[in-house]
Amino acid sequence: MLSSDVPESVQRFIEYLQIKTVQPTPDYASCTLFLQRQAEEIGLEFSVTECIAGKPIVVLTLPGLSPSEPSIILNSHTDVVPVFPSLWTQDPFGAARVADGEGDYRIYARGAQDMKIVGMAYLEALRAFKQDGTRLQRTVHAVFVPDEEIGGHEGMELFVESEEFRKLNAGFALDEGMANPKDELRVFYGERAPCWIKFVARGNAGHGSQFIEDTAGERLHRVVGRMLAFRSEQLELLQRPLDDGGERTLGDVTSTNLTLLQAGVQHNVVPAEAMAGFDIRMTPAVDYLGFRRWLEQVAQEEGVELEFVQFWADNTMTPREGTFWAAFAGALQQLDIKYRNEIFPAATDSRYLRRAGVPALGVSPLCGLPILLHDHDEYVRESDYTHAVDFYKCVVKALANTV
Ligand SMILES: CSCC[C@H](NC(C)=O)C(=O)O
Ligand SMILES: [Zn+2]
Ligand SMILES: [Zn+2]
Repeated sequence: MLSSDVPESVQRFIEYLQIKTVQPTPDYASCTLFLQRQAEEIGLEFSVTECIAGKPIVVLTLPGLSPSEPSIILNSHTDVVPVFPSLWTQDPFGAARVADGEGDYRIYARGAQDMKIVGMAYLEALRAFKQDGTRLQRTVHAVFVPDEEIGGHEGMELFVESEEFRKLNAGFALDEGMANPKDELRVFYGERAPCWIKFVARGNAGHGSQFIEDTAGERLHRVVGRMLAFRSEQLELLQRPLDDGGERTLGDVTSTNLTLLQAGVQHNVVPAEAMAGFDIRMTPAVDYLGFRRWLEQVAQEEGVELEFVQFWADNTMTPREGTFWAAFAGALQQLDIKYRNEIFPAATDSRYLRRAGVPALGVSPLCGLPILLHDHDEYVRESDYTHAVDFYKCVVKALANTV
């Protein structure tokens, strides 16, 4: 039990952080019960959809005065990534509130940044609207989805295809972004597309003491060399300024990493097969299908097989114009927040929303804070949480009143 000097909103955040929704065995049942209690306390409509049994999509709804207008979706994922407990100085699921010596507190927990702070700040903003009698024009749905951390295939990917999602009549969505150590909000209007591939080379086998010709290792080596040359080109591009003189960010280039290597059984046996896997993230400016054809050509020229483990072919971006964008940008101006528009370097559930025709912005209102998502000792400051609630009060009000 927390002492009464901890603000009630912070107590609720801590309670959410303590629920072990950690992959690969997230406790979604406890999480759903917690969210149901929040809905009852706040006075929000509550529903649960399971596209796959045991994978709940929880929706808490604040009906608007113009319910036929497309709604605002406040999306967050409930799952968090695993921890290496020995590398934490705090219990990753204790959500310890530790004075930082500067009049603030740090709240340590897995999911503090990614992205339970966002989910709870949405609810606190809706709670404030209910408490002070603020009525919004558009209906607002706070949507809590499972399994984002493992690709969202049994969560948002199926949900956007469901009748329950269609009934939400979504017009615009907010989703996760990333902290910025600088004092500038990162607004993600698109994201890079994952392209996960495996090259499998086959060649002559034999005794390790001989000059065996045309081996799997040699073929794979040539392919890896070409992929790493492409990697170097893109890394060099990252360091060149944009046409308007601005700095390029990771989202503006295509990154390539050699992430899997497999071959061999013992030292003196030349293996007949060797595999190299790459995690490639394609920037939306790239012609994805053209890039795919280039990969196929490399494989063919080097005489290896190519397998696409994952290839995201949609590069829909959220327009930075129109009423929703104007309302969002206006709210940031009102809050006196400096921001920069970026392409998210990795993949979030926003890609499913955008592909389904719902413009989404990825924003985690965490400025002046180290990026600790997926890292040890993940924390946020208590003031980040308070600011996040104020942020969503202003932004959600602006978005939901654009009619
Ligand atoms: C492609 S499914 C995996 C999703 C994961 N998302 C994040 C945010 O780390 C990633 O980009 O690797
Ligand atoms: Zn996340
Ligand atoms: Zn994550």
